[in-house]
Amino acid sequence: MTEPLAAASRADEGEYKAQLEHKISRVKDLFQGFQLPELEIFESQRSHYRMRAEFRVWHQDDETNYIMFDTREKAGSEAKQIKVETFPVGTRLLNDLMAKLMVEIKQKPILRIKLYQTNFHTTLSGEAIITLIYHKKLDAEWSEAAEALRTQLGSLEGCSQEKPFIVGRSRKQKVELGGSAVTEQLIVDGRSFSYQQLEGSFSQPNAGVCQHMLGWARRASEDLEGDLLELYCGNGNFTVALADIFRKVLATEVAKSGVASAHENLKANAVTNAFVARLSSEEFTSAWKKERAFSRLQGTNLDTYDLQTILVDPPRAGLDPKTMELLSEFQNIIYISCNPDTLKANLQQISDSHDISKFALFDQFPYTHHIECGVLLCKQAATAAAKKRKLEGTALV
Ligand SMILES: C[S@@+](CC[C@H](N)C(=O)[O-])C[C@H]1O[C@@H](n2cnc3c(N)ncnc32)[C@H](O)[C@@H]1O
Repeated sequence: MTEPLAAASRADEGEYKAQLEHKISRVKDLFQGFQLPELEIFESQRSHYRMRAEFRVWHQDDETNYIMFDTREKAGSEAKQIKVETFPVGTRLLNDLMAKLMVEIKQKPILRIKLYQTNFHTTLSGEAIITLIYHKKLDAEWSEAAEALRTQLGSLEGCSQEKPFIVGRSRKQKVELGGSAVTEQLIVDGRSFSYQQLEGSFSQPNAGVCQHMLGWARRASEDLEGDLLELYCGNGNFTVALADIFRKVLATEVAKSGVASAHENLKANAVTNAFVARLSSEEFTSAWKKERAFSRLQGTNLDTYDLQTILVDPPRAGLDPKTMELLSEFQNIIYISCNPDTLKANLQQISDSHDISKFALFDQFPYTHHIECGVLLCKQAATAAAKKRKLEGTALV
């Protein structure tokens, strides 16, 4: 997702509580028409929480700097350029790599000239990929200099690789030095899950908060019966962490790279009860309704699933009408959302048939207006029965 990173780049730690309170009020106001259970709040680290960042590189006379654009400027006026020397919201490793990379590129014209953008991707496990994007063809001399750069960067404290990976990109060209995938280790309720993350592919930007999201989703799922359908599964982030709670999991994702990583991640975590297919949510709905057969579902049989729970984690636009229709058929819905406005619009449609049992706010994007939420909804007859069972249990005591 895009976010006004420049607005968040300062990590004003004294402001953390106030900005979180503001988000809590916004969520309470926005969803006041719903019967909300107690809001669960998951805070972020105050600084050094962001695993990834992209900076444009600005060259003027003999000067070279990282820059970002302040997108808070009024519509119609040009976004203001901000020179970036440190990036307190980024991990310490990301900051160390930024600083050392700038020293090296200033000294080496072959690395500096026509360098247009640098992307940093780090992990809690101490791995890193740096992407250098150029407006020139990358030749053998560039590869040699970039390989030497890897050696320089490998000596940094906090880097668990012998040398970080470098990917050079130019028009129709990609040069991989070391590799283009890192392995993240997330700890969720004391268990460690391993995830391949590919350069340029989606991964949750705040790994600390992602651990909270996975833990919350596990707790939301623990009393649910049957099998899980997951749409928008990305690299299998939730698939891997939830698989042992359900009998079987069927997950889909539209991006080829996400599906490839999800397959790797099932293997790496010894998950044997999940099947991941490359289908958009719209395609899955057609397959489910038997309107269309997909060869990409070969290897599994939809009739063998007892799908009672659906987990969705869509992009900011929320869910399309066909997926909304599909959602309403499920007993339980776990909705992970990075846009409370589309979440509200989608919840309004299903609140006639489903009740909200759990609602969480994850502060994945501190110091920005972006809010990540998690909601568990259960079919009304089911929540009424659960309440009745609870009351009967209480009466018996
Ligand atoms: C917010 S990300 C979540 C990914 C994953 N659940 C995670 O936690 O990392 C949304 C994902 O939806 C995928 N996506 C976007 N449009 C889609 C569609 N129409 N059908 C299925 N997946 C889609 C994107 O490729 C992306 O991986």
